[in-house]
Amino acid sequence: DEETRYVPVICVISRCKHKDIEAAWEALKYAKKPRIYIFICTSEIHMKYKLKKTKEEVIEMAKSSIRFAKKLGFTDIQFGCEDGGRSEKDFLCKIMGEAIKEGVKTVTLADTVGINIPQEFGEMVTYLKANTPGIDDVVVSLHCHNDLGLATANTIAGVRAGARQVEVTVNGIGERSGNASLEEIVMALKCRGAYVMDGVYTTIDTSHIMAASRMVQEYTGLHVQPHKPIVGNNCFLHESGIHQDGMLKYGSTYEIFSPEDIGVERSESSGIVLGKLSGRHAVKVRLRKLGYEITSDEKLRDIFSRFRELTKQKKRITDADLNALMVLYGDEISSKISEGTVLDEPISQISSVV
Ligand SMILES: CC(=O)SCCNC(=O)CCNC(=O)[C@H](O)C(C)(C)COP(=O)(O)OP(=O)(O)OC[C@H]1O[C@@H](n2cnc3c(N)ncnc32)[C@H](O)[C@@H]1OP(=O)(O)O
Ligand SMILES: CSCCC(=O)C(=O)O
Repeated sequence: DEETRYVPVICVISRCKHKDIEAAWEALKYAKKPRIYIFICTSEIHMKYKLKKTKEEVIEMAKSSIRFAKKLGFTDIQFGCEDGGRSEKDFLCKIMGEAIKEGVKTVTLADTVGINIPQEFGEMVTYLKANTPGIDDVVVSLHCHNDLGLATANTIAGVRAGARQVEVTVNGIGERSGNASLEEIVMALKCRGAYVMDGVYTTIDTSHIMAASRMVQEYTGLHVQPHKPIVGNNCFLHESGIHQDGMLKYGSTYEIFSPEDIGVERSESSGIVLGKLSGRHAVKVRLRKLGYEITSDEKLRDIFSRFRELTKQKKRITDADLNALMVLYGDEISSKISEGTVLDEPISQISSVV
C-alpha cells in the first residue's frame, strides 16, 4: 500500500511434494514477502486411508519438504497439520516440534472437518503450547471449518489459549459448510478482545468489512443469509416491539456495535421495521417522524389497533401504509406532502455501504 507502506505476506499452500513446492517458489520468487504453507495430514484416518503412509513416513515427508523449500529460497515457512482436530495430541506435538527444528516460523492446528467443540479445541492448543519443543518461538495458527457451526467459536477458543494467527475467509466461504468467517472473528476481537482475550486485537480497519463482504458475494455468487452475523441484511434491523422500544430509548440496548463500525450508514428508519411484532412505542415514534403527533393515549390505542389489523394483511408496514392509515383515520395528508414529509421508504434494510 503506497500510502501506509504496508506490505502483505503472499502465501502459497503446498503439499509435501517437490513439484508443488517448486510451483510455489515460481509463483512467489518475486514477492516482497513470500511464504510457503506446507501441510500434511496427521490423523489416523487420513494417514491410513488417504495418504497411505505411516506416522514415521509422514514426519519424514514434512521434514524433507521444509528442507527443500528452504533450499529453493523460502525463509518464511508455515507448517500445518491437516485434520489436526482428529489427530493424537502427542503426535501433533512431535511433528510440529520436528517442523520447528527445521526452521518453520508458524505452525497450524487445523480442524479440517469441523468436528471439534470450543473447549476441546482450546484445550488442544493449550496442550500443544505446553508440550511441543520450541513452540514458544513460533506463531500458532488456527484453521477451522464450520461443519457443526462452531468454526468461529473454536477459533476464538484457540486464540484464548494462545494462538496468534487465524485462517479465516470473508463471509466464511470455504469447503462444505465453510470456514471461520473473517468478519465474525475480527468483530469478536474488537468487541471482546480487551475483556476476555488478554487484550488481543487486529489492526484491520473494520469500516471496510461490509464493502469487502459485498464484493466477495458479488464475485463468487455466494450470497449470505439475511441473519448472517455481522454482514447479513438483518444485522441492524429491529422487528420486535420490546427491542424497538429499547433501541428508541438508547441505541446500545440491542446492538453491540454500530453499522458505521463495519462501514454501513444507518437507515433513515434507524433499523426499526414495523410489522405485527411492533409495539405502540415504535408506531408512535414513526408517526411523529412522518409529521403526526399523537398526543392522547386513547388516540394512540385506536390507531395502534388499526395498525395491528393492517399487519394481518401485510407483513411490513411502510410509511405509505401509515400515511394511508392516518388518512382513513381522518387526518389530512395533503398538508403533510406540502410540508415535505418523507412519505415512504423502501422495505427496511441496510441502506448503503459507505
Ligand atoms: C488441505 C487442503 O485440502 S487445502 C486445499 C487444496 N486445494 C485443492 O485441492 C484445490 C486445487 N487442487 C488441485 O489442483 C489438485 O487437486 C492438485 C494439483 C493439488 C493435485 O492434483 P492431482 O495430482 O491430480 O491429485 P488429486 O487431487 O487427485 O489427489 C491428491 C493427491 O495428493 C496426495 N496428498 C494430499 N495431501 C497431501 C500432502 N499434504 N502431501 C503430499 N501428498 C498429499 C493425495 O494422497 C493424493 O495422492 P495420490 O495421487 O498418490 O493418491
Ligand atoms: C493445515 S492443512 C491446510 C488447511 C486446510 O485447508 C484444512 O485443513 O482444511
